Amino acid sequence: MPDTHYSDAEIAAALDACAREPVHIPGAIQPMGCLVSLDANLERIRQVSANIEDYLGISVADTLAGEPREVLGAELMDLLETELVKKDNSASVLTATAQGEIQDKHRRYHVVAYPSGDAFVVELEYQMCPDGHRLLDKVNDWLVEVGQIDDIKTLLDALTRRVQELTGHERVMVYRFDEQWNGRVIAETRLPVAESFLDHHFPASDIPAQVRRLYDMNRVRSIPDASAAAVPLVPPCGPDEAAPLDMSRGVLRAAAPIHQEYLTNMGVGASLSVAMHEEGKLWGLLACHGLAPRPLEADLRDALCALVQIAMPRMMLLRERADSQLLHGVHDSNEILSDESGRLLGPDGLVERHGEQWLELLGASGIALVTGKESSGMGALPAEENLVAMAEWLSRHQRHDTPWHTQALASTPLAPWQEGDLCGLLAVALPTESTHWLMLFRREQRHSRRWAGKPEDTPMLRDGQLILTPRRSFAQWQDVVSGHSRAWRAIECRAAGDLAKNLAVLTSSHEIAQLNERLHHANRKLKSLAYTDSLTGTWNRYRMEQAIDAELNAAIRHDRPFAVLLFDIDHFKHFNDTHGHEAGDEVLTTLCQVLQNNLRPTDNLGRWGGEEFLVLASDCDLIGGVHLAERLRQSTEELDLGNLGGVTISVGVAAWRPGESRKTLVARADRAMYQAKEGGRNRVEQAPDSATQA
Ligand SMILES: Nc1nc2c(ncn2[C@@H]2O[C@H](COP(=O)(O)OP(=O)(O)OP(=O)(O)O)[C@@H](O)[C@H]2O)c(=O)[nH]1
Repeated sequence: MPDTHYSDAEIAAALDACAREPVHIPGAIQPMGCLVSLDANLERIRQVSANIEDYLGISVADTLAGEPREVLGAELMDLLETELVKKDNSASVLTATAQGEIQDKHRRYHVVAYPSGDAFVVELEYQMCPDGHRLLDKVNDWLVEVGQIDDIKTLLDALTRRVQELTGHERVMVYRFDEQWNGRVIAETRLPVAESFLDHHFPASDIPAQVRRLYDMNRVRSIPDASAAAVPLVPPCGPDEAAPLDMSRGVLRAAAPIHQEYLTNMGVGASLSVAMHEEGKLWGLLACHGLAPRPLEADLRDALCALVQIAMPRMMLLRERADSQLLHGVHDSNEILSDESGRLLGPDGLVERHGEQWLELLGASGIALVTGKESSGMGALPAEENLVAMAEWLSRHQRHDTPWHTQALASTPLAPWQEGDLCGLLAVALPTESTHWLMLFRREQRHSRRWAGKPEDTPMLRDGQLILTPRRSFAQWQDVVSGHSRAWRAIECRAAGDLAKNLAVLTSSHEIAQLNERLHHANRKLKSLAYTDSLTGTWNRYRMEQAIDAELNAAIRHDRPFAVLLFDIDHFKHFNDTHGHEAGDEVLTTLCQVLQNNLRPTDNLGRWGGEEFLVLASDCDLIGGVHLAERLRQSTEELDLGNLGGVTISVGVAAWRPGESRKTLVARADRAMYQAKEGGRNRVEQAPDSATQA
């Protein structure tokens, strides 16, 4: 092997050449049977395989010159006529048995016949003492077993075990394709002599596109002897140099030399693969390896196809079951969430309470709910500013009605904000708000991949051209796949979409509740601003007037007394002048606190204006009012203001008289207070008790 490093372009060209290898028209068959091709009317033999004499006892030349009915027998020709020619179905493949006609009348052949272009192809293999009953029993047993299996892994393990028992191949595997058509062995039964390939990965180039297409047409591919020389067709291109014979649908098609090399290098002497389709798409292969060549009777090959056919619908059913369990999980979680709607949890609270469950359901490493410039999250996540930047990009560039997902963030426009090994992202916009996103992250799939062979060993030169050849070394080789997380399945995208819808409702309710709360708070503040004196915190004059009016109405209704006390700090101008206005403010505040404590809860203190205050005393007559005023006066006098000394107040008291208005009542109190000032200050005066005196 040349120790050369090839450029990407060279390798791409080689891969392309490999992918274009015309595997369906090899112009040769495997020696396990013989082939006869006939013209469109089944009247003439056009081509035969060079080994025809070994099987039919008639030379190539005689076969080509012979009558089809003589060579293949009338019974088979009638069958071909009715089943292939008359039905005119170019996609049909006929499987039948035929009695030997020429060499050995007792010989039975397994026949596969199919139209190919303007020819009909008949492939004959010896039928090797088939034990039909035994095979039917095995298939029936499998049918019963499959019905009892409840998980996919057990099903696939059981399939490989059954097949191994049936065919005796040393290694039987289920080989699963990923989105890029790389393969991985996910189930295996083997004999101890065979090395395990379980969990080995095979690059997509091992089974190129045209080979995969063949599996869509023909589910089974058998190479019972990987080292056997191919048997050419004679003449190579038919009598009139027509296009080479397309053998896609047959079983004898010779293996491409490149494939033979591949098998030999893998230590495989016999290979048998059966395609596994899911909803019409190639899902994987059941692959059997024999370490030595292993003849395989055709009936056994068909039985194997039956086992796979039985397993696949069960697998799909189990998959659907698992999917619906996931949806149920999300549905249950949504039910719990709707119970939360009464609690009005915000994004933080929701993620904190339920994040762990969502991570588990959706197989994610981290979950974030990005709401504009903020995010709430749990698990492994990029920094908040990166989450926000990703959400902004998504909001601007992505549709909001379908989930956006990637396995490899580094290869997307979101790469600048990717962090660490978080390379898988599934993002769903919340339907209520285009800047709100539910984001689920997955870590890199860091389990080391075991490739069956070193990729660098693959390319080599042939005739000066770079070609892809099979692995030379199949020693286990570790390759850490970088930058990819596990893929997001469609069902997971759907489940995340369901979750996002529910979260949208909850976060909106929360936002509305928050707005209401703020509005309520603002209203309260406005109200208190409208009613309170900003310096002392007592009610302002407007609020006091309202309170007096209310009290006045109650007094009329219930015929009960009330009084107002109007007081004013003595010589406050002098105090301000001496100690400064700020000290004056402090005194006003302190005094209000002290006096407030001297009042009953039903009494109210408010600032009437300047350094004038008013106390509204409920259910209180003149005598009670005077007592209260005296108490307030005394408390003021006793108030120790430290360096500032002390202050006194003069109080005027007036008790409401039936029929009296608020204005008159306060005016009387004001006059009483004036009298207190006149009378020497630091004293209480009561208003004269009659309107005339007022
Ligand atoms: N620091 C402070 N002073 C105030 C406030 N409101 C009114 N004053 C002052 O209170 C003083 C009231 O002065 P005057 O009406 O002359 O009465 P006085 O000096 O208290 O004298 P008498 O009431 O006659 O005892 C003025 O100097 C006002 O500036 C206030 O909110 N803070």
